[in-house]
Amino acid sequence: MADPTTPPNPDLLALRTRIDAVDRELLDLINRRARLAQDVGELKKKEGSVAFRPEREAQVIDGLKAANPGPLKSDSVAPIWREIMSACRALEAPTRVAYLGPAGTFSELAALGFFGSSIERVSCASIDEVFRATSAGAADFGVVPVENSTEGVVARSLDLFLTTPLHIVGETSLFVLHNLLRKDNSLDGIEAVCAHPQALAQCHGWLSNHLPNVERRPVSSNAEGARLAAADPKLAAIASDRAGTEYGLHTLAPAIQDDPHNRTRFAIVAHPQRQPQPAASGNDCTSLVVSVTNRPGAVHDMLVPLKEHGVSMTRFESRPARSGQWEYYFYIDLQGHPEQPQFAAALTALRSVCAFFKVLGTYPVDVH
Ligand SMILES: O=C(O)C(=O)C[C@]1(C(=O)O)C=C[C@@H](O)C=C1
Repeated sequence: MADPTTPPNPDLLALRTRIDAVDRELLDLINRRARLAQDVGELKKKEGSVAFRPEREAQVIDGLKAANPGPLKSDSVAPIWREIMSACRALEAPTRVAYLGPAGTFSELAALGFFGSSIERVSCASIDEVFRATSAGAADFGVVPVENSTEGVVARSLDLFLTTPLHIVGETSLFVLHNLLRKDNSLDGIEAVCAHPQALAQCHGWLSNHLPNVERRPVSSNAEGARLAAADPKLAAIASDRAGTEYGLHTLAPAIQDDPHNRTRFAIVAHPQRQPQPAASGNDCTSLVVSVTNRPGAVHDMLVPLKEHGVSMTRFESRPARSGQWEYYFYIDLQGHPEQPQFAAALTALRSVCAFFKVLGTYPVDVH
């Protein structure tokens, strides 16, 4: 390590002086951008339209990634401009975002990743409350987990898509790293490991190998588990780095999830009367729930219109309809936007062969 008493290298000082000058230029440019966003905000107020335009934000990021000459890494472009657009959007209108709290949950990280940090956070105690807060207008948007690459669907979110008026206006996904956290820096004497049931399931292998006789206690969120572990040294939690820092816990074992590529996908929901369906961005996804009558060939018939109109399906998930008749709801993601004539024709044809048909939303595909 360099001796801190050595005078700084003059070359380093010169480079830093140049970085300072560039930062001043950047600040001027970002403020110029912010003033333009304010003008856009005024225009939108006059025409009574909404501030948040997910399709425009996706296009801005896609365009900049394509134009990036480097050496800035392409992966760095999206997070930087998400923050810039978040700050600009905040000058147009506040963005209130509900998610499964408390502070430090992956849902909060997903909300910050998607909307940037210039938002008002509405922390909720359950997925149901996220839907309720967003339906009632206490939040403009809700962020809810929909599927995990290890554990599959988040059933509660899928069920609530069916029964609430909210629609999907965006998606985002996160790598989910689970750590074993505790107040004491030791694995000895742990009475229970507290975490959300999904996290307990995602760490099943590690827990069976290292803490085979310890109770696995399901709680409402991983951050709630971390909060409990901070209050009781006999408890451990499974949660994010962020939750560990938030609650002052030691990381006894990092990344204990069974799948090193564990990812969770989140949907961004909003009330259609307050946030309309995003316009086409050029790379869009449309999510549907449908059911067909229980007869031979019914699922095949459902897929025919998609093939005929050249529409790709990226997800096909079934959930029991709870009718007691072995009937199912199918959750389908299609590539495309109803503004595209071929896509609209496929939707019309699909609707005609379904007993139940609901468009959950159309939104730009997640850009990283
Ligand atoms: O283009 C717009 O409609 C804007 O409001 C500007 C802007 C931006 O900062 O680029 C901000 C918010 C919107 O969600 C999209 C883009």
